[in-house]
Amino acid sequence: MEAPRLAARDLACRRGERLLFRGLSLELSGGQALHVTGSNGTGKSSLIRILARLLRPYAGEVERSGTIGLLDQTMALDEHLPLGRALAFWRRIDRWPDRDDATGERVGQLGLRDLMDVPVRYLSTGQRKRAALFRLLGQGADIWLLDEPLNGLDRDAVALVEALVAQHIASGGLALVASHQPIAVAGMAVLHLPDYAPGVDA
Ligand SMILES: Nc1ncnc2c1ncn2[C@@H]1O[C@H](COP(=O)(O)OP(=O)(O)OP(=O)(O)O)[C@@H](O)[C@H]1O
Repeated sequence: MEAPRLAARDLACRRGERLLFRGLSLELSGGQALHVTGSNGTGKSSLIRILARLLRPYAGEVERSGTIGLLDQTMALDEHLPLGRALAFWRRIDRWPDRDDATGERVGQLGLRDLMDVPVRYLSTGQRKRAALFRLLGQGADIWLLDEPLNGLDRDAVALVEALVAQHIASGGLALVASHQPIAVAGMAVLHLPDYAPGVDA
């Protein structure tokens, strides 16, 4: 496998009439993690969408090698299905490797064992987030783009996410985490998005 890499050069992001940021550059390779911080509305989610190539930057470019695993606020799980069946859909799409042991272990690790028969629409915010993490782990992607992964999680689950990110980078993956909450991962760099300054509009 080629070592993953994610680089952005001189990015600018415009939303409506506002230039959220400009001149933003970053470079990450396998084994590295970056915490993107900033107040509400500074463009953390927009940056993640640009890096995932779901949003075109106003200026600048993104280069990457490696597969992307995106975890954001939209949870692509069928609300009407029991969680187990909703996740089985992704198992087929993502072609999760046939590692039943690891899958069973993850179900327990993420506290999902008793929830597999519960319709997705009845799950709490934190339970949904745990389910989304389960899918992320199943994807086996090189590059993790995590948008507010700690929202709705209790203390134990926050510690678990921190451990999962640490494990991911220790095994050669790369992670970029946008979060207004502190996240403790050894060696993680920080990129702070500044507050909106009307004077910088294009
Ligand atoms: N499609 C859109 N059109 C116009 N403006 C948008 C659009 N999407 C987002 N915005 C605006 O862009 C700004 C940045 O949004 P974004 O979600 O990237 O911020 P954020 O830093 O992730 O915020 P939060 O911490 O609240 O999640 C916000 O002011 C938002 O209202």
